[in-house]
Amino acid sequence: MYVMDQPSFLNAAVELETELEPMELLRELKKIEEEVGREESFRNGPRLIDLDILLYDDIEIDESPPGGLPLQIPHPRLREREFVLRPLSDLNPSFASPLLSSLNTSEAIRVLPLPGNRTMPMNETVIMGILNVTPDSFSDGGKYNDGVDKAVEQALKMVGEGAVIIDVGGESTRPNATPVTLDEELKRTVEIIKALRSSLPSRIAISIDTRRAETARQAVLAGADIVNDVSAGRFDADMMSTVGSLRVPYVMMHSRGTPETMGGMATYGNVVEEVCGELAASSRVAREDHEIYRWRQVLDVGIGFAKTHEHNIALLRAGGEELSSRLGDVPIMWGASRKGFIGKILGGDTKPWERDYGTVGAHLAGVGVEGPDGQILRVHNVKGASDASRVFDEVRRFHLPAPSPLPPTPTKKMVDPMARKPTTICDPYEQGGKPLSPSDAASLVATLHPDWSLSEDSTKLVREFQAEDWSEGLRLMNTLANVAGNNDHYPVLGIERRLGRKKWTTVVKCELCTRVLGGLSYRDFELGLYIDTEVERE
Ligand SMILES: C[C@H](O)[C@H](O)[C@H]1CNC2=NC(N)=NC(=O)C2=N1
Repeated sequence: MYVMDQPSFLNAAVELETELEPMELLRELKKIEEEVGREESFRNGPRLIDLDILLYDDIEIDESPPGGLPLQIPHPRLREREFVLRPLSDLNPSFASPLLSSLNTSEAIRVLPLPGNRTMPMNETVIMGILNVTPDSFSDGGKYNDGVDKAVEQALKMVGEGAVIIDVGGESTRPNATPVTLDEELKRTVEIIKALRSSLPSRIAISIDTRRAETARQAVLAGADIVNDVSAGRFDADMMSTVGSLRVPYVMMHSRGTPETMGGMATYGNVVEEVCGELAASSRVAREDHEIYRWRQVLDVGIGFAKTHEHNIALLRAGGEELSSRLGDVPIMWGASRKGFIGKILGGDTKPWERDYGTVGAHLAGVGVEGPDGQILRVHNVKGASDASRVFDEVRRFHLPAPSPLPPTPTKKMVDPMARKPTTICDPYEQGGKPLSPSDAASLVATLHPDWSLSEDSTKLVREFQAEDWSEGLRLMNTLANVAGNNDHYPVLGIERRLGRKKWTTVVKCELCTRVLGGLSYRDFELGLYIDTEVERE
């Protein structure tokens, strides 16, 4: 509801670049309103000034922090307000078409915002390559600890194989690993991160796998973009506030106790429900108390952490689809790489590095054919994960058109377009059993909608119609079929999906011909005209 009885006002839209996060931007806007002299009034009432955030990159936000300002981006009433759409499309016409048509639809792609105004596309499975810089890493025996150069070389190899995140870890969290001091962890990671940042392309994100706030802080200052914390903030009380103020994405992994005690804590009634409940609670604390907003969170169920063999399997079986619906659509990470439960399934005494094919199986089962895009796989073997997920994604993207019930056949007779009725009344035999000559056909086609054309040999009259989607195409085809039926003259109708430059379109094709003549008659042009009239009317 809008107040009509108020003085005229001006509307404008501006596009700006800012370092401010959406919530900060909103606070600044409210401050400006106050400075200009806006006073509290009723909802949508007359006001001196009103500053709203309409869009912010491709980001979608729906936050209402307790006691804070609620913020929804894109602006929820954008599409119903012509006075907003107009200035917005003056600014950039493409705002009003592709962007608006894609709000909340599959065309908008999710991104993970990274420092320095960079974003990571999350529209396909994302591969995070593990770069352990621990001498006791269980799977690579600390091979990459003997020098920054070797670490960079290994990271570059992983990038070449398809990794877009490199996860640097200086502390092993496997049970019974030798504890690492803060100094030692910093010494192992910070120099390497600096070297990685200067050697890797900016589209590649570096993450620091740590439970310590100080390591996270120094790593981010050295060039890390993401903090990956297997304790989800339980190990270091300062971790969440540190990550919140660093404004980097935060991977929160589910676990219980510590790596030493977690084995005895793997007791659940319903593991999926409880793990998601505990993760959702951490996610809420991060969001509400530490300004780690939803768009900077990634959640991980913690395969192998306070979980039995059956628990790991149950979580993978729940898959991305169920987990993300329980976790409020926050991106999901899977970390099953080379873990013990895979060895157990494969039997024998498989060494960790012999579990890579098994890892691929576990991860793809977790991602799930119907799971959301942008799930992250944390892996040792990048090539395997990357190739497999590219193929898997292609299969996931392939959506058969949803079966849609055919619309009921209209009972009404079609409207008679008297005003445009052709003067010749049609009976194919009036033409002496001969089709229309190419030149007659050419002059008649000019009387129809410009989308009609003649086949090369002038024996057919063809028009293609673009439909929004398959079900609209079916409706259109049904309309054409009804017009034809009512006129007792029958075209060849077809419907197909075509891949355009960016997306699939639906095309309905109508081909007219008088078969008894082996070519065109007036009857074809008459039906063409009826079709034009009916389509236009609809
Ligand atoms: C045993 C070793 O600590 C594991 O590889 C850890 C390390 N860091 C991790 N990080 C995340 N996000 N998920 C994991 O499953 C994970 N596993």
